[in-house]
Amino acid sequence: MPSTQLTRGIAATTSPVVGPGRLNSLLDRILCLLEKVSDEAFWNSLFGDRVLNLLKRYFGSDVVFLGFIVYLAPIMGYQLHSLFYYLVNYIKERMYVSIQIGKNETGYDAIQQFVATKTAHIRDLRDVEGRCIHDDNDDNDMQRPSPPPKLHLYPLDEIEHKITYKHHTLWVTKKKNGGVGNNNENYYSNNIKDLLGMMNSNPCIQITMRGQDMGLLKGFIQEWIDTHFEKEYGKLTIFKCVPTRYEGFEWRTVGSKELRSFESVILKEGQKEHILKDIQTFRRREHWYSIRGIPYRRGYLLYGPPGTGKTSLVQSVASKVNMNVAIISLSGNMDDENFNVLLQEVPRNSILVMEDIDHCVIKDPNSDNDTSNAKISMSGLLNALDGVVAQEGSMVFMTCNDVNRLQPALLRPGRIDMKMELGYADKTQINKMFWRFMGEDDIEPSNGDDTDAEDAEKSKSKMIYSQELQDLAQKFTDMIPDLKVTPAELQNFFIMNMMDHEDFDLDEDKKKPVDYTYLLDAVPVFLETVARDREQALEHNASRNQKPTPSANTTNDDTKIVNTSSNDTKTVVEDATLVKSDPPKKI
Ligand SMILES: Nc1ncnc2c1ncn2[C@@H]1O[C@H](COP(=O)(O)OP(=O)(O)OP(=O)(O)O)[C@@H](O)[C@H]1O
Repeated sequence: MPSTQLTRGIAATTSPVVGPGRLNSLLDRILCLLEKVSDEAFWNSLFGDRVLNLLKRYFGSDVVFLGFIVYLAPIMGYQLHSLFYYLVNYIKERMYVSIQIGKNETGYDAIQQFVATKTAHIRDLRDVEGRCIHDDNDDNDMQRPSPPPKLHLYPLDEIEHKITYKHHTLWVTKKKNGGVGNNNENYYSNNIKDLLGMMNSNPCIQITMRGQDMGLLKGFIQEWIDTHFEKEYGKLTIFKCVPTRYEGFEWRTVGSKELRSFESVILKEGQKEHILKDIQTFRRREHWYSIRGIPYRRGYLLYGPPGTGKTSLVQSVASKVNMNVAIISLSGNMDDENFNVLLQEVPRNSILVMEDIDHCVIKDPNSDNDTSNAKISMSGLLNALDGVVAQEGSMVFMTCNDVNRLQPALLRPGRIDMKMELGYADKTQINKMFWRFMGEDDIEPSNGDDTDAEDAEKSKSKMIYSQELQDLAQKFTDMIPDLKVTPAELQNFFIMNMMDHEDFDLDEDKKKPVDYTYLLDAVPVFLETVARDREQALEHNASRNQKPTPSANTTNDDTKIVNTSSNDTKTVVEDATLVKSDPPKKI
């Protein structure tokens, strides 16, 4: 009790911090100061006689005084403004910790996705970016209807989002131009540069937390990244370039797939091994390239009819070497500058894929008849690819159906270092495709080591079963003509027929070998369908080639005649264009 009284007593004596007496003395001091300042003797002592006379002469004139206001006031205003921001930042730096993660960092997406999960719960949120995302991966092999996409909310650029994580308040801002690398620039010059398009875009995401514990904030962010990668571990992330809300494009994760096993892609003898060896050698040889001054990048071209496994091969290679896939499309509004920027920002550890480049339309600067609306030029494309701006260590895969439609300049070594044709299935591929669908699990060849009687029996039945199936495989391979159908068509054949006989196949409990001879019965119909599809494709190509086009009428030195591999008709292609402006649709 006495101590309480004592505390109160002290408080009573010290509490009138701004009492009437103090206020009077403060007022008194201010008045004294004003009197002093208005006295000429004060300025005389400060500047001396000569300076004071000069100042009097100049500021005695209203015009000079006005000039002073007009010229010096904005400068002083700006300085005061800068000082204000400097002080605010100074205080902020001492009260907050902040981490910026550049867009090129592998963890960027992880952080963004974590913030997106929190964004939905922010109550006073007014303006966000909505993205429709398919939660289920679109699996090529399972042609099921995919569920509708879900709307996810992502933070907008330059808008601060307040989220709570483990009882800490964090402020997250996606910045179009991060502070990293721009430290010497001030706010105004950055804005002017931005306006003039001179700004090096340096997008990043900034996370700020109250306090001084940088380790804690780092730990939080690491947790988000870990959670994301745990989920994604063992998956293949697919990035695609998509238009942004502002003009331009950006890389965005469009999903992740189960790794595609290398074995699941069936090519001609030695093809897969050849390409894999090349990639592995390239990845080991960074130093080798560096000491020889060769740009450390490698380009591959996969060409062949649709459905021969070009995309599948890229995915399986990426899975094999633990890389992701970044797919860029040259169509639409993509112009030289966007393409250039995107190539510099290819997500780390990703194989860059330019799909169906023979279907891309390229601007022809020399042609007045260019009605294609294409925005990307051949020179822009080549320059961007030339490794000057492309990421070091990058691997570029281009795929196309008809290699003859590509400009030779695109194919020169350094841009394309390895070309590989993936054609119609040969007999070995047909046989392997059969086993891909029929040979799983049950038909592992028995090694005959089973000691247990039951196992021995099982093994025996498996061998018979396997032998029957081997005969079937052989008959099937004999019935399908060499180099006439694509692996995709074969895949479709198995999927469709096996689905038709689903109940039949699920007859496992009856322990009797499933009779797959229905497959052989279906082959003639299958071959007829394929033949009809080819005829339609030929008709389609023929009718397209008959259409008079502006380029078809011009036969100057710059035009060349190429042979389309899909049929034997001759097509005229202008040299200045990568492809004809009326690309064929896939068959
Ligand atoms: N060589 C192959 N081995 C195994 N599966 C294949 C092969 N070729 C195609 N497929 C299957 O066919 C489907 C289409 O294949 P993919 O997309 O890789 O063909 P593509 O050659 O890239 O076609 P496009 O030229 O139309 O892009 C996939 O589901 C894939 O599993």
